[in-house]
Amino acid sequence: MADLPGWYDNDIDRVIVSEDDIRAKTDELAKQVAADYAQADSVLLVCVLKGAVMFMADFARALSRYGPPAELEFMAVSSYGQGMTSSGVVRILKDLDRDIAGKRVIVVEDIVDSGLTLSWLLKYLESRSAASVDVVALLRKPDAIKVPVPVKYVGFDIPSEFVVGYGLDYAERYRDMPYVGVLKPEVYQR
Ligand SMILES: O=P(O)(O)OC[C@H]1O[C@H](OP(=O)(O)OP(=O)(O)O)[C@H](O)[C@@H]1O
Ligand code: HPA
Ligand SMILES: [Mg+2]
Repeated sequence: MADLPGWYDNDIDRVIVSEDDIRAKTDELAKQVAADYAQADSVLLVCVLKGAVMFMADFARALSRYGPPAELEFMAVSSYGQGMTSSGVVRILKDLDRDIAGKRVIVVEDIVDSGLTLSWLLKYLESRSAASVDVVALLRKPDAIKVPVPVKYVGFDIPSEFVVGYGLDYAERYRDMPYVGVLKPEVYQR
């Protein structure tokens, strides 16, 4: 890990997605979204806190290079708590601040793992009468999916291992790491 100096590097078994990969992919995703939404006056980006905080900030800035203008909203939901598997129960910790009826919504997610969070969220947003809802997710674990969810824009398909960094946590730690990596087993066996 010598090429990645950082506080957490000794806890990381291997890098899954580097900072450079994230930057390049975010730009590519923003270009795709801009092309598909060329006719839209604006879009409403809905960040799924806390995990998507880093991706939202970088994706929104990338999108502003290509258009359309984006408004930013934040929801906080949680199903993992302190653990490494989904409880299956999605809890709203913070709801949207305003009405999304008639808006073209793009959900910004860090990861689609079992799909339970997103499946629940898409139903919720549709019940709030958005004009359209698409999803952009930086990461997806194709082998872990339990409920099928339509994810139009995906950054990286990754193996079914627990990853941290760039917003993703283990027991609230590692969100501040700039890249995505697999934790060493001894960290969660401690
Ligand atoms: O596809 P799934 O199996 O539902 O997993 C994906 C969700 O799980 C994580 O959130 P978490 O519940 O850990 O909350 P957090 O973002 O605050 O860490 C992650 O940020 C996604 O929102
Ligand atoms: O692999 C993961 N890491 C951290 N949080 C998560 N939430 C779903 N999957 C993951
Ligand atoms: Mg989490």
